[in-house]
Amino acid sequence: MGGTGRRARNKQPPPAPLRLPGDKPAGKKRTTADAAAPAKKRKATATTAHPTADTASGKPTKRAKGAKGKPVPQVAESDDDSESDVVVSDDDGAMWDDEDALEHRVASDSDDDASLDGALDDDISIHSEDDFDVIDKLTGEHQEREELFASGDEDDSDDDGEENVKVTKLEAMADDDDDEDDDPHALRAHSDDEEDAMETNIIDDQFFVLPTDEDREREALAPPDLALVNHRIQEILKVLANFATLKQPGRGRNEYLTQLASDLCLYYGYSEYLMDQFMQLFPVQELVAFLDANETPRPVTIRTNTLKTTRRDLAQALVTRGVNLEPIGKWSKVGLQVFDSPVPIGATPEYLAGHYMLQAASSFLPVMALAPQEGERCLDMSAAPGGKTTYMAALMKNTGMVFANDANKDRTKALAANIARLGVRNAVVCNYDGRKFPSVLGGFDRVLLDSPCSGTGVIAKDPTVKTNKSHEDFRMLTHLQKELVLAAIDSVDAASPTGGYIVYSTCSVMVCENEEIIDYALKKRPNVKLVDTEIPFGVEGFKTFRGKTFHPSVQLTRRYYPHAHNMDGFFVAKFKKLSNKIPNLAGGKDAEQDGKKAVGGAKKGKGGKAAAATKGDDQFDDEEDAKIIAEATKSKGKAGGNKGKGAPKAAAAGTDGAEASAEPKQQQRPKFRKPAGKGGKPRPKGKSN
Ligand SMILES: C[S@@+](CC[C@H](N)C(=O)[O-])C[C@H]1O[C@@H](n2cnc3c(N)ncnc32)[C@H](O)[C@@H]1O
Repeated sequence: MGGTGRRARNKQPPPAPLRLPGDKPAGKKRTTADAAAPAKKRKATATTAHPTADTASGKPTKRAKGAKGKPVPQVAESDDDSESDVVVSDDDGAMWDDEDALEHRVASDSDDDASLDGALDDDISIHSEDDFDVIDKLTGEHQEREELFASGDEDDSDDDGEENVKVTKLEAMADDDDDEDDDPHALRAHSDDEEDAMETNIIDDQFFVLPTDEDREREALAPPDLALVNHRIQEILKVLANFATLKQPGRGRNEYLTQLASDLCLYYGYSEYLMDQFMQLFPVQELVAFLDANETPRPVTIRTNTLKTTRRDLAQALVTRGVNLEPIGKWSKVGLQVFDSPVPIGATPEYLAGHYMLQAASSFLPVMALAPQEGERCLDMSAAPGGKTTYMAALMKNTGMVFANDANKDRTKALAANIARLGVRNAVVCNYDGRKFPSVLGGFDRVLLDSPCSGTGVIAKDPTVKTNKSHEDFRMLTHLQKELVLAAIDSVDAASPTGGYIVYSTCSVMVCENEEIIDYALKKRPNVKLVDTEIPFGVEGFKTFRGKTFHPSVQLTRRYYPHAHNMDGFFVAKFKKLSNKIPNLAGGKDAEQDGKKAVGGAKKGKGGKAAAATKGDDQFDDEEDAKIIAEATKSKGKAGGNKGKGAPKAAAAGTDGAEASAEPKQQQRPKFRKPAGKGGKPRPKGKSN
């Protein structure tokens, strides 16, 4: 465990404070780092991510106007514009991953609780301004830290006063454009004859020319010239942004895109398959911002365990140990961002005593959306290592019950350990395949499905994702995700007096794992509807993608991106279950699916199947699903790590990305609702258990 101290020693550029526009600055003047400034970051990470690049010329491939001369090799030239940016190491990631936990009370589930907001403010408001002031006083070294971390790019701050907290793709791209003038790789005139002689493909100082087939062949035979490749990426981006003016006569957009894809794969180290997926997801400018962000670790954040301490007391204790931190932002009442620490942040006495969870900011979001209430009975269907379970338990103030399930038995050990360390007393650890859950136990007030996924949102933590995901993996994963989301829905009691909610989340940016799964669930379970996550920031989910049109309500889902939000790529959707009957299934028949009957197992329906009555209806009734089921079953048999309970191989593989990630941030003040048990008391035992 390196702790954050090591990062500081490595002089990593600091992550931007996890604040949203409108948040009160913690210090006097905050100079944010350039996490929200993709172009600048690109400059820094380009070289650092590829140390060999600094031996290369960094010059673009240019061709003299009308010249058809063969390119000559690029000349090596020092490129020292980078800091020694270091991608977070695996062991840091591991430390990070195995920590998560609880926090505050957000998102009300209905609008009719407005009158309670004021009364509850002190206890559950999303942000206590006092914490900012007090922690500022505690951290006298704020100024020093700011100087240490100052990037000089104040314009790049993502929190400099915008009212609208939603960060859009366009905004991210606008940042990118603003910085183009500063791009050291920008095409420029070379008056020096010697230099000119060494350059190739020059038309003039403003005209980029695509490499010829011979150029490419020559390049393929030589060691990669990453500076050249990066330069060409920048040039192609410019051409694509102003195609009519800058395109080379006779060349089509596709040729530029093909070269770009190839260069991005080489420069950033991705498989062609995954790059192709990302190219379909992002406009090219934004794509590069995303890829750059994946080369930079996300901020280190911790979640105060309110079962044991307060954020203020925790901050004081850590500051006393020399930890440099500040509140994460208004959107969270329990999060702290750690800037540097002389001690490993995963081994302080406070950590060992369970006063906090090392937890990525994005990991707060699904639990905030779920908003479990005191006294409720909740299920965390894929819970290990427990970051979200322990957060749920804290929000529920150790009342009611949380079933913390994970299909991987080994991983339930870490889950149990975290539950114990954080003093959670209302959780039960179970080890089932989540797909079986409705028949094991049902009737929950709320279910969180933090699904196994590809981890394409957490590449900064797990760079293996760049190359280890195939089309087949996505097929398997998405099939599992479809099964799990239906199981999660079927495990909830629509008649819950306080709940009836399901939250689906992933640390993936892929539409096939997110909006498509949600759309599928809406089709297969017309007895649910999407509702607002009440997370005040995030990009709306896609309503259409690559010719597919999703249910319009899918725009209620929220996406989070490393380059836009400085948190892991993440997705959150929240369903409200309207009925325990599934209408129009199996050729017009309604399926009775009374979650209540399944409660506690003792109330299972005939044959112990209870809510699983839905299984076998028409969940996966098309040809493709049938094939996938067969493959999943085969794969399941091979999944050695999954002792007994059998998550498919693809699922097991895709799981770790999520945990291995740090998470989000963002703000806004949601509505608060009173805890389910009146006066903060647990609900009667019969209900909660
Ligand atoms: C994204 S991780 C969960 C992280 C966890 N929610 C947290 O916050 O600490 C996904 C988890 O799903 C589990 N999993 C994979 N397949 C499963 C299945 N079929 N049923 C239940 N859990 C499964 C994996 O073992 C993994 O722990």
